[in-house]
Amino acid sequence: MTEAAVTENGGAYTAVLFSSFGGPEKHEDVIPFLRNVTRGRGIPDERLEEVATHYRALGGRSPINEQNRALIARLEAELKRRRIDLPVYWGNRNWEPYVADTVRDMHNDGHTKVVGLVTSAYSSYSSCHQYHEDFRKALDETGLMGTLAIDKARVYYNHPGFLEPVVDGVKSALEAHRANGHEPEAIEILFSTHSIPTTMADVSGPKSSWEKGSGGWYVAQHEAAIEYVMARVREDLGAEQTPENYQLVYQSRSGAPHVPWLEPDINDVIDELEARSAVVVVPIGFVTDHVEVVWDLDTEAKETAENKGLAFVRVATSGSDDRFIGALADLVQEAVTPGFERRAVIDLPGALENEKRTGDCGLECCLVRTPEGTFA
Ligand SMILES: CC1=C(CCC(=O)O)c2cc3nc(cc4[nH]c(cc5[nH]c(cc1n2)c(C)c5CCC(=O)O)c(CCC(=O)O)c4C)C(CCC(=O)O)=C3C
Ligand SMILES: [Fe+2]
Repeated sequence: MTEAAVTENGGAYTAVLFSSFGGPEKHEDVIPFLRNVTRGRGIPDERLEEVATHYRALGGRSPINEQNRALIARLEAELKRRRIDLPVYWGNRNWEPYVADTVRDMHNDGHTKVVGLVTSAYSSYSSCHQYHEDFRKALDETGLMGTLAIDKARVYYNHPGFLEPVVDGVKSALEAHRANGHEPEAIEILFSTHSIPTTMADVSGPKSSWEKGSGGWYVAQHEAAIEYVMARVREDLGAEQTPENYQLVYQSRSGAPHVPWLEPDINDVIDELEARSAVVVVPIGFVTDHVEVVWDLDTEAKETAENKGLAFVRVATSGSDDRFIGALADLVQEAVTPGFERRAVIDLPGALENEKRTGDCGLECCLVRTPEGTFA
């Protein structure tokens, strides 16, 4: 049976739109894909060439699409198990199936109101607002604005189904290092996320919180997530077995060199580590093991660590864990099941109130890109 709520604008949710970044599937797709990603973004050609080599090394194929297909199949099964009978459609920003084509399919199948789920857990233009824009553009392009409503679910960096698998991953990594004789004080835990321009970070989250140089909600959410994970690790392993050395680092910077992006870069941090014998790398900014993880971390950062003689363990992304699928199903239920609890284990001071009220950082969040490709 479909469990559907009547919402303010009258309709019931009858489907889910699962939306992601998209990635190439074969060599010929690589350059067209990169052109899609960087259209109007001021990314230098040399950077594109460099990124193309990462995809080439993987056979011209990003693992992201098959990972998303697997997530969708597991989500559909979990929704069925919960007796939420909503089909899950899939539409990407940068590669087939494109959001606009999927929107047309959903309309042809008779849907008028759907829940939007995205594969980014945090607030920023790239990870949140741009998905709102993708949906809006797709509706404009198909002439379905006003006919089909897509309500994007909230950010979920604070959902236990996203964070608890990270806790377990960090614990297993520490145990692996310990088994090889690395003492806690010789281990550095590096929580890694995607760098973004500092101007983009400063305006992440609702307008009321924007402040130059603050890093915005994007940085604050990561810092809070990391504190939660470390507190949970300490709770489970005890203070003695828990390294005191951990930090937020950034990866995958692009853009022109003179444009400031969030720092420090993970490779610079590894290069400068002293009195450590091992690192644990935690891809806390990502949901699945796509190219930013298997190349930028498992290949590049790993090599940086090995050159320094440091043992390297990379923690799994949460997408492989059933609790993460539970979190996605919870987000669907937050929309379709009246009174469904919004689970969150982090209270971000001054911010969560708004987030709780709107269920998101909101349509006005995480603005805005100027034509020059920088962020105002
Ligand atoms: C915050 C964030 C996430 C995390 C949240 C989320 O997951 O959404 C993310 C994820 C991803 N980024 C990805 C790939 C790329 N990102 C690029 C470029 C950029 N990313 C940015 C930000 C983010 N990116 C930004 C500000 C740019 C500059 C240009 C622009 O403003 O758009 C470029 C262009 C070349 C380059 O310079 O790297 C590529 C190829 C893939 C796919 C991997 C695969 O194929 O398996 C994924 C999941
Ligand atoms: Fe990216």
